[in-house]
Amino acid sequence: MKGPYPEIQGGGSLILAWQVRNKKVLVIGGGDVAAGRIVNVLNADAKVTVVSPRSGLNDEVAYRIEQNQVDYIDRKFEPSDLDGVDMVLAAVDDPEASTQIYKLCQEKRIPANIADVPPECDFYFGSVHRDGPLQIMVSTNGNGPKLANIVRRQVASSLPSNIGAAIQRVGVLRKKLRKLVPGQEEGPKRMQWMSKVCEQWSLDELCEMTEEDMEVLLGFYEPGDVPSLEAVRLGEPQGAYDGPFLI
Ligand SMILES: C[C@@]1(CC(=O)O)c2cc3[nH]c(cc4nc(cc5[nH]c(cc(n2)[C@H]1CCC(=O)O)[C@@](C)(CC(=O)O)[C@@H]5CCC(=O)O)C(CC(=O)O)=C4CCC(=O)O)c(CCC(=O)O)c3CC(=O)O
Ligand SMILES: NC(=O)C1=CN([C@@H]2O[C@H](COP(=O)(O)OP(=O)(O)OC[C@H]3O[C@@H](n4cnc5c(N)ncnc54)[C@H](O)[C@@H]3O)[C@@H](O)[C@H]2O)C=CC1
Repeated sequence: MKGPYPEIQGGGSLILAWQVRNKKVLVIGGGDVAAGRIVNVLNADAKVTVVSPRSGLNDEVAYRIEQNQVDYIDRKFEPSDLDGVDMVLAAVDDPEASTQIYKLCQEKRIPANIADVPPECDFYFGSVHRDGPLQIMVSTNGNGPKLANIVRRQVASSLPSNIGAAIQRVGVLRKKLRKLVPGQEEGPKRMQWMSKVCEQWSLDELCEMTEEDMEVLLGFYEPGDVPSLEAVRLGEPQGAYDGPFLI
């Protein structure tokens, strides 16, 4: 019998937004693939160490090292490199080294991605579109990496050009709202009001929202109203903390 619940479709990946800020990520190898991995983890504010003989570094990885964007160990991988490491990204052209690295990571329970060896990956990378705070990842679960790239570019080209900026403004508003009404018991009302703002305002309006507009808009939280941006600007600005006012 078909239930009213989502049908389970096994065989997928768990797609998450992994928070690696200030976590220690070890990148093994310094070639083209390593260069891409380094960009991915630096964009997520990780603390990155690269281990690879200097002779194998490509220009981009050499540049990251020179700019002190990453720490660097100039030699081949050694097991002690894993001490205190939270994540391993291996991109070496040596299958034996890859397998040794993966086994050690499993023993130490360090999540690892071994480029070129899908069965030796705790997680796969995907093709990512980035626009400010917005990230969209496409995965084909190992079936067609190039097709992931093609789908990602198609998705990105269909997005409004101001979506990233609008999300950034909403982020600021949400922080202010949490400060204004921090309580756990306010949760449902807070979420409902925030959803209404996102639904009722256009992306252009969200982008245009100034800090002053936000303070006025937050003044409508108590009665639960969501006025238009135009109404917000017509209303007399007043401290959001003074409670509701009517226009
Ligand atoms: C399993 C996975 C593990 C992982 O690397 O995490 C993996 C594995 C392998 N990739 C291989 C080849 C290629 N990889 C790319 C490109 C990307 N590969 C990426 C991810 C992944 N690749 C994971 C699955 C992701 C998914 O399925 O969705 C992307 C999305 C992200 C990234 O790497 O950052 C990035 C695009 C980034 C972007 O567009 O932004 C291209 C195209 C190109 O280089 O232009 C080719 C050549 C064309 C082709 O094969 O499609 C081979 C060798 C096959 C062989 O020898 O024949 C293997 C090993 C194997 O399959 O056995
Ligand atoms: N997305 C994916 O999964 C893809 C995977 N690959 C595979 O990823 C691997 C790396 O690819 P590239 O970066 O293009 O290779 P590359 O040849 O440019 O770089 C290999 C790097 O590994 C370093 N290295 C080799 N042995 C090492 C060791 N024991 N310890 C530390 N560093 C070591 C070398 O110094 C060099 O910097 C290859 O096996 C390649 O086939 C290639 C394309 C896509």
